[in-house]
Amino acid sequence: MITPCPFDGVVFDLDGTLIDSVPDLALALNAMLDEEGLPHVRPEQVPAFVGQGARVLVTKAMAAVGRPIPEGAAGAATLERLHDRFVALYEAEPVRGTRPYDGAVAVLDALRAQGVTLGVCTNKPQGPTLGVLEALGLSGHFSAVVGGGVIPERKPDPAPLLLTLERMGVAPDRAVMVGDTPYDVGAARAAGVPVILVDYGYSPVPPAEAGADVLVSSFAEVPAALARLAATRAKPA
Ligand SMILES: O=C(O)COP(=O)(O)O
Ligand SMILES: [Mg+2]
Repeated sequence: MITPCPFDGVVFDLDGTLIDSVPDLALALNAMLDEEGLPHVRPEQVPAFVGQGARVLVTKAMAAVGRPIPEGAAGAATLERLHDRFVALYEAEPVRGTRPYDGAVAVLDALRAQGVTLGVCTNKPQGPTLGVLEALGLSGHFSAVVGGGVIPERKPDPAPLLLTLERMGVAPDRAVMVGDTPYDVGAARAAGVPVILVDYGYSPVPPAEAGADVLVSSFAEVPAALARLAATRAKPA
């Protein structure tokens, strides 16, 4: 039995929060770099590339191997070509090493059993997002999945989070966001949604300094964090 959830809906970030996707992101990046005749990135470099979507991921990887993509029109076509190739390679084999973090599936099961509506809001492109969730047997847990490219905006813009909530049928003031980076915190703040951050993900800043309402060290702590958040918010100012 887990702590009852006092919210109607919970929206999860994907990479670095629900799943450790770096092994497959690194494989696909390196397959793309092979095609370009370029050296590989090391898997331990990849977390710093993740969180702002596939174009930023590819841009940072190219810079890391000493081939920065030029800014502006000169680099735009190269970026689109490399992005499309990376996404195709990733989508073809997205779960060779990718796994949900410890405790994640049990918590999703328990929240659903309580009648809480769950969603995913990620900057990962929608195609591989749906593929990863399906391959890991997680698709059925979520009432809405909004990935990169569904709308032009991406986190930290609030628009994809608000769209996720709209598709879940949950009002922002009845929801919580769970993420791993300042991009998740930014989206949640701008949408008026409280935010829990996990400290084991891919944040480019120390998670404790990312401005979350509650910080947790494992997915199993999320139910207690939801209860703590509700208690704090219920207190009169
Ligand atoms: O940057 C990405 O591709 C995905 O990142 P997110 O799931 O943490 O939003
Ligand atoms: Mg993330």
